[in-house]
Amino acid sequence: MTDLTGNIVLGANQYGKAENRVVRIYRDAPRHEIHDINVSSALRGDFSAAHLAGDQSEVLPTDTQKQTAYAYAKEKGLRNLESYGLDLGRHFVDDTVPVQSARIELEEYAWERVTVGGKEHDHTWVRKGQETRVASVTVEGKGDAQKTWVTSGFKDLVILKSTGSEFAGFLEDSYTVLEPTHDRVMATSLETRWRYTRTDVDWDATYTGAKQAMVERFADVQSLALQQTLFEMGKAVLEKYPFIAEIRMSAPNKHHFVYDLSRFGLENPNEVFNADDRPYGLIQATVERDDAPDAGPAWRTYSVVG
Ligand SMILES: O=c1[nH]c(=O)c2[nH]c(=O)[nH]c2[nH]1
Repeated sequence: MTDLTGNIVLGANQYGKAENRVVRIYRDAPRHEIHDINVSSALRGDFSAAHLAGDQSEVLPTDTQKQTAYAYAKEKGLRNLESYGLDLGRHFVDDTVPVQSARIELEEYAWERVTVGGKEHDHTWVRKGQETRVASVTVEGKGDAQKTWVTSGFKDLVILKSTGSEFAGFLEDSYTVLEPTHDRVMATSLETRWRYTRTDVDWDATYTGAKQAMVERFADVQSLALQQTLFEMGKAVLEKYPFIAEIRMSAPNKHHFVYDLSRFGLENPNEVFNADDRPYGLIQATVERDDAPDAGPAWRTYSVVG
């Protein structure tokens, strides 16, 4: 086999901004609508000068592609993936001279309205796709001395409300930049476990009822912080089930930042958000009865390394 001696040339190429997490809320009526999407753009054309000579004169920055994705969610609207994708794709090709082709890939995360008292809620949803139910059982001792502990709960219950959440009046120091707000999106992926004091329990009905109590409280509390909402959710479960001694909850604050569209002359009154995945606030709390029996090994996990 002889060595190849041909010229080295640029082959197929494209560039764009991947995975913009755009959340569009329609809130002009009391019943809000949500579209929560992941959108990527890739532009194709003759970008050889950029690759061969570092010449950016034909390059529409990926940052501009991202800004357009957020601005279009407001300017053109985001009612479904297809029409929004067409608006974006046509814009890049029609309005950007070097762009010969644009590829827009989109996915939408489905949200289902929470029901409270049998009625669909106006501004609270759970992400479609079931949470994972979890349980633990610990049995110790033999015969009459035998003792049993049961915990149940779930993880990955993603829940969001598009209003009815505030965060203000917090402690400030010289590093505080956060602005207080009286109207924000609040979202979390809840993990929880509660501890039973008995084993003659209707496990399925209690699971469903505890989850529903938490979801209803999340929807209906005018939240001053996720900490307050968590306490209220835990309290709702303990109020409903006297045979539950305590409930533990871990709730990442899935931040939805209002996107700054003022740079494009657009108003954004809590309608277009960037759903940021990290970092996130992690709020964790136990709600318990002051007469709860000792937890014994109920929380001692299977893993010895934590
Ligand atoms: O509900 C919240 N609790 C916090 O402790 C906190 N901290 C923060 O920056 N945002 C929020 N939100």
